[in-house]
Amino acid sequence: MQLRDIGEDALIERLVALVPHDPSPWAGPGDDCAVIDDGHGALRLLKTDALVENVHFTPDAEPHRVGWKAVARVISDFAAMGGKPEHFLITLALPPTLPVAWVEEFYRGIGTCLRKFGGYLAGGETSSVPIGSAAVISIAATGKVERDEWVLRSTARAGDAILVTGKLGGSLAGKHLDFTPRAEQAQWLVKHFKPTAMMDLSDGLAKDLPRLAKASGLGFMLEKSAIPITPGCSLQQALGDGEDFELLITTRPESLAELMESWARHFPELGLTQIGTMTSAGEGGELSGGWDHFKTLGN
Ligand SMILES: Nc1ncnc2c1ncn2[C@@H]1O[C@H](COP(=O)(O)OP(=O)(O)OP(=O)(O)O)[C@@H](O)[C@H]1O
Ligand SMILES: Cc1ncc(C[n+]2csc(CCOP(=O)(O)O)c2C)c(N)n1
Ligand SMILES: [Mg+2]
Repeated sequence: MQLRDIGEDALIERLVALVPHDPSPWAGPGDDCAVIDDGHGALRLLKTDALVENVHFTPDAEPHRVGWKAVARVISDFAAMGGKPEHFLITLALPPTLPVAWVEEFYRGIGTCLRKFGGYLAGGETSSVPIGSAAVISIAATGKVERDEWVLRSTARAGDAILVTGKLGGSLAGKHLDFTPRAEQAQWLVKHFKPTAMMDLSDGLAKDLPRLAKASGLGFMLEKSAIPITPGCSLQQALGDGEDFELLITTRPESLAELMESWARHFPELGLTQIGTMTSAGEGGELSGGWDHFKTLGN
């Protein structure tokens, strides 16, 4: 049996069963970040994320944008938990032939993103891959979330409205390199209309909505005609392209009208759209597709 026979999620399920985890369920694998309660002040968030040449960016991508993307992906995950970034560790495994200027420009991109969204470089590790091999970049970071503001993906409730920010699809045309993580919007949400569940959309709605539903022990009814689609893209692309880095949110229906009205006043330039409703497990529809590292790209 090969990795491509079972795919990414099934592999992770098998792997996490092999090692001990913290008895606190949200401190273990499963959500956008692990949430650690060290007993005082805000809760700590942990995240690690990889960028691989020819998987997440092509060799001709501008290094400044690749650096932005590397950090913005992690900030998007902190935002999805209701949190903010703190300290970053950056691991590089690079071929000896890579121009120094590429790596410096990559770090300038990291700096631009950290200056905009907060967070500090705390260290890293530098290693190599053989000449001709793809560059691998790994970013680990800590963040924090206030005790009354954290949001999991596993706490949606049947009857909740399903909402999405922005428009979906077509990320490969450029957005995947310079997207804006929805940090400001997530902070506003957790302070004013705390979602029942939230995650960021990295692998496509078709992959990530079923993940949120499964984590919450629920089903979902998706209204495909309501999905906000990037101009020029198809519904298929909106569902499956991935790397939208928008927020997928569930909220109680009672507060929906007030939320929508208030959102439109605070974020007139960014859409917030209801795309469906959470249902009980076994009810609702199904979705397949989206990104799987071992199944997409004809691997
Ligand atoms: N190799 C691994 N070992 C242990 N846990 C893992 C491993 N890979 C992923 N996980 C955990 O599985 C869950 C899903 O991982 P994934 O990388 O898909 O996170 P995500 O937030 O859904 O996606 P993204 O990081 O692209 O936003 C996370 O909680 C993550 O910590
Ligand atoms: C060269 C190139 N080919 C394909 C893509 C698209 N892509 C790569 S990874 C991914 C899902 C999220 O990854 P992860 O699960 O690691 O967060 C997507 C949609 C790209 N950006 N660059
Ligand atoms: Mg995520």
